[in-house]
This record gives sequence, structure tokens and C-alpha cells, in this order.
Amino acid sequence: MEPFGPDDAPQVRFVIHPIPSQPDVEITCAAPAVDRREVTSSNGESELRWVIEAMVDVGGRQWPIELTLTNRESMNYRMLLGRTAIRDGIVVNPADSYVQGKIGYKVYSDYPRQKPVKRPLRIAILTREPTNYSSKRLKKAAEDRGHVAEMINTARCSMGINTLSPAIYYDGRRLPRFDAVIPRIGASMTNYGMAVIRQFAMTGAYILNPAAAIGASRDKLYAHQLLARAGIGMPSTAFAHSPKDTKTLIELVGGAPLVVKLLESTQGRGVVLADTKKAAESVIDAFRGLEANFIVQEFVKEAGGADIRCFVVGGKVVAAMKRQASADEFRSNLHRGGTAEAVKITPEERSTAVKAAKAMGLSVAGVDLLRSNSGPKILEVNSSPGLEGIERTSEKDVAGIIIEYMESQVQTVSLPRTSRRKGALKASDAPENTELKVIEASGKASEEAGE
Ligand SMILES: Nc1ncnc2c1ncn2[C@@H]1O[C@H](COP(=O)(O)OP(=O)(O)OP(=O)(O)O)[C@@H](O)[C@H]1O
Ligand SMILES: [Mg+2]
Ligand SMILES: [Mg+2]
Repeated sequence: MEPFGPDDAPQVRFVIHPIPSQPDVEITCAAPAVDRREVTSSNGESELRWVIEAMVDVGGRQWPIELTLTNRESMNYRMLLGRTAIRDGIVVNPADSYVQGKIGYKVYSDYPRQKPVKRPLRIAILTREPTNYSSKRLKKAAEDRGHVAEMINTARCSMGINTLSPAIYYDGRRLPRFDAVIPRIGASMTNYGMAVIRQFAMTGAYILNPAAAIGASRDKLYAHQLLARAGIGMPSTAFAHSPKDTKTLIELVGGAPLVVKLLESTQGRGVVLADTKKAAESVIDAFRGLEANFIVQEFVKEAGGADIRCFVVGGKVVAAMKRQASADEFRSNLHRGGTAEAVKITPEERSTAVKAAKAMGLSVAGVDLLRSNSGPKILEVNSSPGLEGIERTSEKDVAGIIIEYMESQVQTVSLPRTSRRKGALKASDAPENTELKVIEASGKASEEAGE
């Protein structure tokens, strides 16, 4: 589904697969968009859907109804009629089927079969650091595959929020529609970045890592709860608000030695190892005094100052590296003098990393885990994992793998040139002609988007 056309007369283009057993029968339609509505489906998930008008034909009667568009690929019935679509003078008999006779699919038999048209994608890389290794690699990998990729500085996007025509402005100019967005959102831009991503999603763009997934992985408390709920191994972790609970916190993780982590920590800066109970109490009290948010965690000694970064793309670990802390240091962060090398991971580590990325809802994730006596333990899941270390150590084209995964996810709409179907829905016969302006983000970026 993709919106197109002018602001005051927006349309939506979509593809239907009317025959469940024959997905190659594909019909492209376009119709005026009459509304967008939040619809809660039978599985309880709500979704913002395009609304169009169409004629329904039952028992020789025709009348107009409103249809909301959604992906029902996995459903037995490709269309449901709601109670507002069923008019006066109609009786539904739940004990009977096919009262109006069965309709065959014959009507589609002479419909031309089409292969989906592969066309270059228009990709936005949302980053404040267009010149860092990861951003440049992603742009190059996209361009090498014939796509158009632009760096869009998250901080310079502004939004017009309205129902039918969601718009994003960049330095005051309206951005063209993008097919796909690669978010590379730094920690200090999480909230605004998420809003920008949601806005791109409203325009119909495919989002590599959805806003909610980025939010979940950034919120360490929530992330740990999600991992626990998915039954994924992690170091025992505790958090508390009241200073009275220091003792409980220490007991909850099995006593000292333990690790205290500032929630805002990056690059290992706010991660402290307390060897004894006394030390643990002082560190916790000190962090409390500073009104810092922190978690207390069991120290996984047997990890020996090493952690494993598993790079997950589309439910597969595509590369992994081991980071080893320097001598006398338990934190393996490269910024703390750690070294990285390629590593072969076990099937259990592989499936744990994949599960962790899935629990967060991330298509692309950097999953960090420790090797413990009781199997892999997840430390964290990063939503904008850096590419430099992992590509250097694994010698893999991770950026290329990401772009290829994206190609497989973005449904490019094929446009039949010939046939027109009668009725309210017309097959559109020409692609929308939008001029593409290439916008180069400039200016100094103040933060690392990749982690
Ligand atoms: N519970 C633990 N047991 C043993 N080692 C740990 C534990 N927690 C963290 N470490 C070590 O400390 C390093 C830093 O911890 P962590 O990754 O949680 O925080 P961070 O690096 O500051 O966060 P970010 O990776 O987002 O920058 C880890 O890479 C790991 O080597
Ligand atoms: Mg880390
Ligand atoms: Mg992190």
C-alpha cells in the first residue's frame, strides 16, 4: 500500500491477491483515500488503515461500502464484511453457507500474470552522523545495488501531522516519499527520532527497525523485562527506587561481587564492579546520592572480561565477534581498550541472539551476550549497531546483507499497463511521477548514532 497524489486529493495504491492458493494472481488497484482509521483486528493489535470506498455486489444488489486496507495474506478470508457494510433487508443465517451461490475464481483466469517489478528503492538513512563508517557503508551498499540512498539528519526533520497526508519537512522543504527508512538513532535523540520514524511509517515507508522496537531496546529496564518474558537467559538483574532497598537489591542478585550499571551508560562508562558487599553498598548509595538511575546485576565472572556481539539481520546471526577486555579490566568495550576478533558461536548462542532481537521487535540488532557456566546470558540489544568493528573482524559485507534483507521486505508495487477492471477500483496505469531531490545533510554531528 502506498499513498500518492496531491494533498487535497490523496489516493492509495494497493495490490490484492484474490485467490489464496494462487499468490501470483496480483491485481493492482488505486482509489481515492477517504480516511485513515485506527482499527483493532481480531488478534487485538491496532493498526492505522487507509479507508477507500467500493461497491459491494451481493444477491443482485449493489451498494457502496467503506473498506479498510490491510495485509490479510495469512488469513483464510481475504475480505471481511463488517456490520456497517451489511445493509437493512439482509438476514445473516449462521447455520447456512453460500446462500447466494459459490463464486468461482474464473473471472481471473484471463488476468495477465505479472512478476513483481523490481525497481530501485528510494532509501532514507536517518542519522546525525552522515560521515561515520556505518552511515557511509550503508549508503554505498544501497547505491551499489542500484538504489538511491540519502542521508537525512533526524534533528532537522520537522513534521506536519494530519490524517490523510502525513508530511515530513527537511529544512523547510517537503521530503519526497521514501520506500524504506534505515533508522540510525543515537541515544540522545531517541524520543524525537522515534517520532520522526513513526511519521515516515505513516507515509507508507518500510521501516527497518520500528520506533517501538528502538524504544524498547533503549529502555534498559523494559528491555530486561521483555527478555525475561521471552525466557531468554540474562544475568540476574534488580532495580529499585527507594534507598531503603539497597540490601534487597544486593540479595536479589545473589550478593557480591556484583555489577552496578547506570541506565544511561554507553561505552562502559557507567558500569562498576563491586567486589564486596561493603563496596556494593557504597556504590549504590553514591549513585542514589546523585539521583542516578541504575540497575544491579549478578557479576558473570567466568566470562573472563569477554563478551560476544552477535549481529542479527532478519532473524539470522550474520556475523559475530568477541570483544576481550584489556588485562585488569572486566569491561570489554573497545572504548575501554578492549580488542575484537572474529568468533565462532554455538547454536545455542545463535538462537538466543535471534530470540533476543525478536523479543525487541528489531530486524537489525547488535546482541551482546556473555558466555556463562549456564549458557549464554544477554547483556543488551542495540538497535543501531555499529558496522565498523563487525565488518573488519568478520570480513563480511554486513551493510550489503542489511540492504538485501530490506529489498526482500519492501513490496514494490507492480503496475500493469493494460487491463482495467470495471467497478469503483481502477487499475492505475502509470507510476506516479515524483521528482527526487537529493538532500545532503551537512553540519557537525554531535553524537555517535551507531553503538
Ligand atoms: N553482569 C556482568 N558480568 C560480567 N561482565 C559484565 C556484566 N555486565 C557488563 N559486563 C562487562 O562490561 C561491559 C559493559 O557493560 P554494558 O554493555 O552492559 O554497558 P555499556 O557498554 O556501558 O553499554 P553500551 O554497550 O550500550 O555502550 C560489557 O561489555 C561486559 O564486558
Ligand atoms: Mg555494551
Ligand atoms: Mg547499549
